[in-house]
Amino acid sequence: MIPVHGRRVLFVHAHPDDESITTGGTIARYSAEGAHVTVVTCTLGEEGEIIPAELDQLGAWAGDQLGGYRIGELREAGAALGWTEHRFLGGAGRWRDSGMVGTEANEHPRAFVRGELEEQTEQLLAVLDELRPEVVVTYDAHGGYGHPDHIRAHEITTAAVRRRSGADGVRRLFHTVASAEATARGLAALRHDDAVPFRVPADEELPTTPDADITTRIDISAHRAAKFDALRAHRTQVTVGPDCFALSNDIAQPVPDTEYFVLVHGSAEGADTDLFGGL
Ligand SMILES: CC(=O)N[C@H]1[C@@H](O[C@@H]2[C@H](O)[C@H](O)[C@@H](O)[C@H](O)[C@H]2O)O[C@H](CO)[C@@H](O)[C@@H]1O
Ligand SMILES: [Zn+2]
Repeated sequence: MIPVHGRRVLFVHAHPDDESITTGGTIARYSAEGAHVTVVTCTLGEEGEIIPAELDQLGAWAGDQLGGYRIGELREAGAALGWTEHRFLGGAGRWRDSGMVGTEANEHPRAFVRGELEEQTEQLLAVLDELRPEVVVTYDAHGGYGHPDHIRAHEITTAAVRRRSGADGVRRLFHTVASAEATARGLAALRHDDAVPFRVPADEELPTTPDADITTRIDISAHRAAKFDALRAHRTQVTVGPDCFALSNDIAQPVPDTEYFVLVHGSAEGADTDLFGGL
């Protein structure tokens, strides 16, 4: 493997668990190849549901300790994926998980979605100026599946990259997406696996991107084990099954050998199978 020392990439995610779910294999791959990999997490995930019954009282409805607990899960996932640096946007606890759209948590005074866009963008710019990534990754404008914190993460990342793009700044911005074809293939295989302990959804239940719109396919086959270890670390949010996982909604999601991205800023030359290709 050609070392990619000196290559710097930054992933911007909303909650502890997103980094592993959507980009865990890519984080593990570039970390193993010697790139400088940073993950920014915007909230502590305080409003999450809790899968293990014995941890239920950590929830926002009871002890409200889930945010602190998920810091530990994130640290364990980082050890599994091998990233170089982690930052919480504005410092740990500055922005609170806003909860699903339309919930009371949206109105919490520290909710991420209630924060000033400019303040949050400047907090991300401070990380960009410190670590100077060539490549940045976040969600699409819908936040992948519409969670308000994911949409806000997209907004601040887009604004920050717009102010720091150029030859010695951020050279590429990608959106992490799910391939419609790979998701359909994965779900078809799960429907034939009696060992899957989750409900296997219809293809259209999972948010995906048409494969014609996907620009970049990162082979993570050598890093699936690390990705599954990271998913297991997020034990309050994720249950791992054979070749799949489920969130607290118990809906099976496949884990393809590839992670998928759409290039939205920067040169496309060489970016088909490598975030840094051609740079
Ligand atoms: C992957 C992700 O973004 N998870 C978020 C999400 O959690 C989901 C939410 O609780 C939903 O109600 C459940 O049905 C689903 O199973 C959960 O994954 O939203 C949480 C609250 O904002 C957030 O903490 C979690 O990280
Ligand atoms: Zn999330």
